[in-house]
Amino acid sequence: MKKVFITGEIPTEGLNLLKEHFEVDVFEGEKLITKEILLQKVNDVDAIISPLSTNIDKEIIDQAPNLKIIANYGAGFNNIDIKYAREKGIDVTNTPKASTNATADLTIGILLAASRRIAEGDKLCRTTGFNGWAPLFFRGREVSGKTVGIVGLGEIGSAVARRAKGFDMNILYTGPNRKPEQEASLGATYVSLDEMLAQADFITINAAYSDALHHLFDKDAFEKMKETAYIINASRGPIVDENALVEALKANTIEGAALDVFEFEPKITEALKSMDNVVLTPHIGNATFEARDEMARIVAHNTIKKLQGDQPDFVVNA
Ligand SMILES: NC(=O)c1ccc[n+]([C@@H]2O[C@H](COP(=O)([O-])OP(=O)(O)OC[C@H]3O[C@@H](n4cnc5c(N)ncnc54)[C@H](O)[C@@H]3O)[C@@H](O)[C@H]2O)c1
Repeated sequence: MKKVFITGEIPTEGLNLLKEHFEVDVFEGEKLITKEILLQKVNDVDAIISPLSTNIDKEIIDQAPNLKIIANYGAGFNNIDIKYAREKGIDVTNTPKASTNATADLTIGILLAASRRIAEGDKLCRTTGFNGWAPLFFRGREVSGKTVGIVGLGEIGSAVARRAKGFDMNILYTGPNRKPEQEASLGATYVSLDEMLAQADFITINAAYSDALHHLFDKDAFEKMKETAYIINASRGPIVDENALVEALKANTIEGAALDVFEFEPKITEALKSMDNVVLTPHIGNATFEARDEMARIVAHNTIKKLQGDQPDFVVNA
């Protein structure tokens, strides 16, 4: 019987499907799997199912001579050495689209939580206390009529744009290619990053990570943003230089930030935790029952297809 190793628990929707066909071993530790354990677990497996928090590098791939598929439980797959997997004839798949609505909702949610000071207000109610309504009390920024800049108008970026349109926002986007269809359907305008930095009231990062994006938002970028602007990141942490962000927030170079992902994840830069103009969520962009169940079904179907000799869907290293 073929063997599947899952590097952390996944919803039963996918797990039960896999168990019908294969011998399935699931890592059920309280913390994330370590490289040491992973190396011990993969030497005779035909498939690995792993989320973005598991790094699958050359060493892991070399340790698994029977490996035929790495089914990544997530849309982003920068945790896997996909080129080396291809050299070894291993398909790497992802779970696109399943995360789109959930992550776009969260992006808009944390944008509003920061601009309308929702998280800060919640904290105040539970701690120092609410002393009564007053004209100057707790003013934030409205989004209607403002300009949102989207870095990476892919599946999630486009869903963010659709939501932003519902809030009557003007939509700018930047990325490696112009997207004429989205421009027409969303009324989005393509701009350079510098133009976006100068014009946007809210910048949301929704791009797929590559090394080219490392520290795209650094001291220089923050200095080019409006003093009243907000930065939102629900993509991958290292796109934002967190030390530069802390300095920019302290110096009022920008007004606020909302982060669902972190440069040194799962570690969060300490200074960010004490800032009231920062909203922090623990990488929960697609943490809905709907999205996580769909992602489990996709990884299960792809693993079944591959191990039964069929072509899996969503191969990212074809
Ligand atoms: N916070 C979360 O929980 C969560 C959940 C799902 C996905 N994500 C992240 O969101 C990313 C996007 O997901 P998606 O489904 O929209 O993927 P997608 O492939 O549909 O879109 C990615 C977009 O990034 C753009 N891009 C690539 N390089 C760029 C660059 N240098 N500058 C600007 N844009 C660039 C591409 O043009 C593309 O439009 C994923 O790769 C993942 O890292 C996060």
